Amino acid sequence: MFYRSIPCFTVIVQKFLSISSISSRSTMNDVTSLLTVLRNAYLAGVASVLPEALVPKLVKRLGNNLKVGQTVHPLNSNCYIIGFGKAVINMVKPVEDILRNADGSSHLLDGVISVPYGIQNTIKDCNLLPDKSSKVRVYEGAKNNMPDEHALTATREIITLVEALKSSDLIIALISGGGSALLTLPKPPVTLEEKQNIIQTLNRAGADITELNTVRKLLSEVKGGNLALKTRARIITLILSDVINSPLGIIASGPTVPNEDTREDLTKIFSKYDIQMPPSVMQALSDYKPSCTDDFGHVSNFLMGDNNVALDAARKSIQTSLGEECCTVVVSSSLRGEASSVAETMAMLCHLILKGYDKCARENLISTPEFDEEKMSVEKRFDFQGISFAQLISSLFVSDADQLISDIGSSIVARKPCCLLFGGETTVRVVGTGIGGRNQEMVLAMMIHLHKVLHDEQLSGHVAFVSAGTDGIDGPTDAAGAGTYWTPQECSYRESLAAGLNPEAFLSNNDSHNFFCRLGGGKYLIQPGHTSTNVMDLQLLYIAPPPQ
Ligand SMILES: Nc1ncnc2c1ncn2[C@@H]1O[C@H](COP(=O)(O)OP(=O)(O)OP(=O)(O)O)[C@@H](O)[C@H]1O
Ligand SMILES: O=C(O)[C@H](O)CO
Repeated sequence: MFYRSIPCFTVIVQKFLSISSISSRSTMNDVTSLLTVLRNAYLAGVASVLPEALVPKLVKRLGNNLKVGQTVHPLNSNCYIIGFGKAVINMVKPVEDILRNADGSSHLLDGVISVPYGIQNTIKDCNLLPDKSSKVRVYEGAKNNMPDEHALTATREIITLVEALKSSDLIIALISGGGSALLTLPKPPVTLEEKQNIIQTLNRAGADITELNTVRKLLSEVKGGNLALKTRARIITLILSDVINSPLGIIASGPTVPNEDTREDLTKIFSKYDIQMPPSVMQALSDYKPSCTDDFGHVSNFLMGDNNVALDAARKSIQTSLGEECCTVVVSSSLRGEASSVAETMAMLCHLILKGYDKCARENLISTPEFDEEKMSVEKRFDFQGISFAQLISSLFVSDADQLISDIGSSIVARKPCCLLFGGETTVRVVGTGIGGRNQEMVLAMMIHLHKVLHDEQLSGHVAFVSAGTDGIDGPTDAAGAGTYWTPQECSYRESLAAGLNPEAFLSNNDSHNFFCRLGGGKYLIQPGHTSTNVMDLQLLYIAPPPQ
């Protein structure tokens, strides 16, 4: 995918947040307001991980020193910036601002960044690009997230820069997802084309990012710590994570992180996916030794932001909109699996919770001093076609299942709404010819499953759901994701049928984007444009009992 010119995120978010703030909590059962609350929470989550917000939090100027985390580095006209990734272009300006002195001079001497093709055009109206007078040279490349000659040129420039530096120099390395394609130098005799083919074949065969980047690291002159070993200068990295649990060695294939992977690790991956190892790969590996045996004392790696930061901001935004009455909890930041199966599990969870509200109302269970006992009995009786509440919760990659079960159980007995927040990255095995992305696919599947599991049950209540990518772009579409809702009276599924759309047919053709473009004139789509950040996806699920 390449970058198209659509208004940038900062402009949209300001406009959107100002027009759609909710004035009264009493309107919360109105599905449009609920979807707005969730959409605003997504935007608040994204705003919290914008590089321009994160850099000044971690990097501070103390007189003639630079404080990064707990480390302090003397400034003496000795600074250089390098960077690679989808979200690094707007890290440059805040770093340059910090390195500038009151008299306009700067400690920054030179810089090179490798960023996606077309990104400068995309964010040109946002005042986030490096200034015209910037010392940082910007190289665009890796169209469609594939390493290419442009990325190779940028990588060579970065190497030339860092190799020439002295131990008293300071490199600030800006790193984010997409860095693997943008910082590329295959280990000879492996060619760029061969490496592209290997990665594409593994990708299509279903290899995950850890497996892909293990292979990338072993076949690279710069990944897996090798870039850091090319310089004597001190290196500070500012890393934005787009990988579940943020393993620093995997994000952008860890060019500054000691690598422990062995030749056997690579061989196992090739045989797992039944891929023949080309002779050039065997030759490239003949003298391989993991970089972890080398000295990385000159490197300090800092994780600047990740999915948890965005989830926390989204949670605060929901709490502000819905108040303490709603049980707003982060369930997981490591959601993964096939998008439509995850949606099915979430729909089952909605069923269980709505059924719980119903039971509590009919059996007149209320919050009392004996509440815990009551709650436990409610929890024990919860199951969906033989799958218990606890099993369902555990299958959603929950961080603290016991606490969550207790929180949701308490809310059910007290007939309070729940808002469950998830983050991570699901997958889609594309078999159809349609257009979509993992978030829109998940929302479409959720709409279908909600209808399936809640239909005919005479359950009452409200469900609203949003799933969207923090980079603003879901698959090869111009939307970040979408929203859907269910009430016994009306739901997006019925709205689709009334509009002559067949949700199941769109889903089986992986055509979620076209579906949401047509439903309600696209009003359920979330389209912030490229956000210039990326900490994977956010899913926000609101479930409420009917008003008493
Ligand atoms: N028609 C489709 N329907 C659903 N999902 C699709 C479709 N086409 C592509 N995808 C999914 O979109 C993914 C690529 O989208 P995207 O560029 O958003 O993800 P990415 O490469 O992981 O980048 P990032 O991590 O920056 O979001 C593919 O891996 C595939 O799973
Ligand atoms: O660049 C990469 O390797 C992926 O985006 C993971 O960080």
